Amino acid sequence: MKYISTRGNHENCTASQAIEKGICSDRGLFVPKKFPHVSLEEIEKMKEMNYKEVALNILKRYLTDYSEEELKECIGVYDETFSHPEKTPVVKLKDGVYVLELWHGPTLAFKDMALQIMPRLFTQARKKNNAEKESLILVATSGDTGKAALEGFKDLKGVRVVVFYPAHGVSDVQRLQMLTSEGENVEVVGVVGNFDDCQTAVKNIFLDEELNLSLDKFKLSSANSINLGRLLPQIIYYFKAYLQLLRDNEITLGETIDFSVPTGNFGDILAGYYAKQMGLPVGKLICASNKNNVLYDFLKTGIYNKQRDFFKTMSPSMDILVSSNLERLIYHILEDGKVLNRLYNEFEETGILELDTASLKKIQETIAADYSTEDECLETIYDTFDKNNYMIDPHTAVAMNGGLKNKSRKTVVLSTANIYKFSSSILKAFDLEKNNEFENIEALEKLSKEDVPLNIKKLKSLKILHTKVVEKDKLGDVLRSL
Ligand SMILES: N[C@@H](CCOP(=O)(O)O)C(=O)O
Repeated sequence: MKYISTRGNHENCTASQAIEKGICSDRGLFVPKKFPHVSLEEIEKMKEMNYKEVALNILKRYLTDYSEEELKECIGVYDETFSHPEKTPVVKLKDGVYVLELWHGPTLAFKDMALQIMPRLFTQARKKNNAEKESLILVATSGDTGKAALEGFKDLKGVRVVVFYPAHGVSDVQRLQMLTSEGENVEVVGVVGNFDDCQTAVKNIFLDEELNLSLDKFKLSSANSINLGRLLPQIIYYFKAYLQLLRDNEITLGETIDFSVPTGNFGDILAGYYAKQMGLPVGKLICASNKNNVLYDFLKTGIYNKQRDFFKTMSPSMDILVSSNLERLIYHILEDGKVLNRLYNEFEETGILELDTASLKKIQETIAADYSTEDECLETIYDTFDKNNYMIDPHTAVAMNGGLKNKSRKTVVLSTANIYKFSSSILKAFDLEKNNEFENIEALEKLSKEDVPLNIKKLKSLKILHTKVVEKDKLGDVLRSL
């Protein structure tokens, strides 16, 4: 399997080269030249497989320059650091809705599903490509990716990680998780700005020749979902969810189901699109946004306009106006790097991207759009608990609301974060908010009867290790000082 750039001006790469590089030198993103196919007969045979077996089955189709032994060694992480035996259990709620819990990893967000295995894939990639320089992994986060990357890459030889987060744009627990991160090779830096400022600055660093010269002892890479090593492992849980429903006789082989995905940087939903392209019987993918509804507007009109107000919401991980992986989706629809290059050059100049009607229609055949206001988000948290005695976090609530509003068949709602990352927002839905986050956590435990994970309890006594905060045009200086 070879990987090419969405912008059409980059040599073919192997999977390991693409993972080590993170982003293409022509500013594009790596995409597979074609999608591997999984037949219904194969899906039937996979029914009884555990998570690791499904992971191997899917990943070996993409990571063709990794041996089966190497892949197994990487996949082993799912037994080592995930707290649930199923890894991604599916919980049945009322009215034909299922919740896919993706937060049983060490940092309690779906990002662990990829960021636990990716460091192993990355280390193998460095070996395969005889990497001499240390890798410097830059991460922009709106809350969850940061901690997951810090945890995954902690003390990994040959790798340094710098995480940039919006200093005033993440939840209290997300901030504490990052600022207390240990590891000789990690650094966390607050940015006076929003997630888009962090992400744009990071992308610009890759292209800054002067800065790259002064960082000559490093090879830059990324742990955001622009890196293939993030995207591909996320395909696994779409298959696993389908297989679990099949195994539990909730669906029959070949029956199409929908997935509702809380969406920010478009990586998670794109993994669902890849699963569908591979042959998984997916009907619609519901792209569920919060009040930052730039994707909703795009999916309805074909016009992506980032020139708009940026809202801080109770689902901060989705507070994003430039959704990086949309570029990959548009590439797969257009199948023409030159046209995509033109569209994205215009977008970078004007902040507006306009897609032709035929291409938009093609996207709409697979992807439906929805968004939730803050009030709808609170109502959904309340109603879901009231009806099912099941508590969800605000990101999952956005997907739940989108899933319910657009429901035409059995629907799996992706649950992307543990409730205790967002206790205060959840308690707002019940009018039970307390004075500080640790009191909120206690109150939420009483209400939900869900145990507080140890990694959350521990936060109270951990030392703050990272205090740096910089202006959004000063990220380069942080790196020069490394
Ligand atoms: N929602 C993310 C933002 C970055 O997205 P990614 O999937 O590209 O890493 C976060 O929580 O940081």
